[in-house]
Amino acid sequence: MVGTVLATHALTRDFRGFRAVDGVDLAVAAGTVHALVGPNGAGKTTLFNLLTGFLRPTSGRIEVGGRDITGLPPERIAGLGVARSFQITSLFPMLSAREHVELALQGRGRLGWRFWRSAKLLGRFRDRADELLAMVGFEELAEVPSDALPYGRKRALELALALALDPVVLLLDEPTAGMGLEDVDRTVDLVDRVRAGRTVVLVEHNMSVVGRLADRVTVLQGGRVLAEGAYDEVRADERVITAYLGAPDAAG
Ligand SMILES: Nc1ncnc2c1ncn2[C@@H]1O[C@H](COP(=O)(O)OP(=O)(O)OP(=O)(O)O)[C@@H](O)[C@H]1O
Repeated sequence: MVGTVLATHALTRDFRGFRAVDGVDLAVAAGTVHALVGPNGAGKTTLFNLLTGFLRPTSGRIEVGGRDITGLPPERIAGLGVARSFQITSLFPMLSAREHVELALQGRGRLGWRFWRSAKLLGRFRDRADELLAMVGFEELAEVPSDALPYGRKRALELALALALDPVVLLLDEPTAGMGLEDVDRTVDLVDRVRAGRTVVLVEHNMSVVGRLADRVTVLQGGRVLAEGAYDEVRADERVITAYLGAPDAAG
């Protein structure tokens, strides 16, 4: 049986009396792609922010590899091998894709970010940076300033930056949001490639992407787990259909 790498127990988060995440029990099995889906406002982003330490839970617990990480700050949680993809807004417009990855590799080392201008030091990370860039299909684009990259490629660069941390658990927040069909297909292939040897937790609205990637799907509604199972199971679940489309009576 596969072990659980990431788990939550009765995880709850209130915003001034409003319960955005309500007693969520989640068990993510090692080596799987686990999707979190649900209608707008279901609590997916809040749950993500709890898992990465960007928000503190009101109550409940979070465990990584059996260790209680509840209340740890984001950098400690990242240090334990849980990384989320960066947001485009955090890219430096004038730096190339390669420089971004070199910085990310350096940032996880003991030197910290202080020496980031030292070309010699960054050169130490060149080979690994090029490996990571090749993984996300950036061979031709390594020197291009991030500002000049098309949207889909910026998202791929974010993924390379998360991979630079060599995470055990990779959290992807709507990796295909705003993409055209071609970039969606590329992203699905990419996630399929980078999942090797790790666990992926994915928030995704595009159900075809979920169907192609996810081993297991947790459906949230109103901050609670509404259903969980394989994609085909949850897709056929009456409660899930109702949550997405409204009550059958209302539709017909
Ligand atoms: N900082 C906050 N303060 C107050 N309410 C919040 C805050 N963050 C989220 N909420 C509320 O919590 C609920 C869950 O929001 P959340 O963003 O987690 O949902 P979601 O499933 O990610 O939605 P979407 O698919 O639209 O991104 C929503 O009703 C939202 O308005």
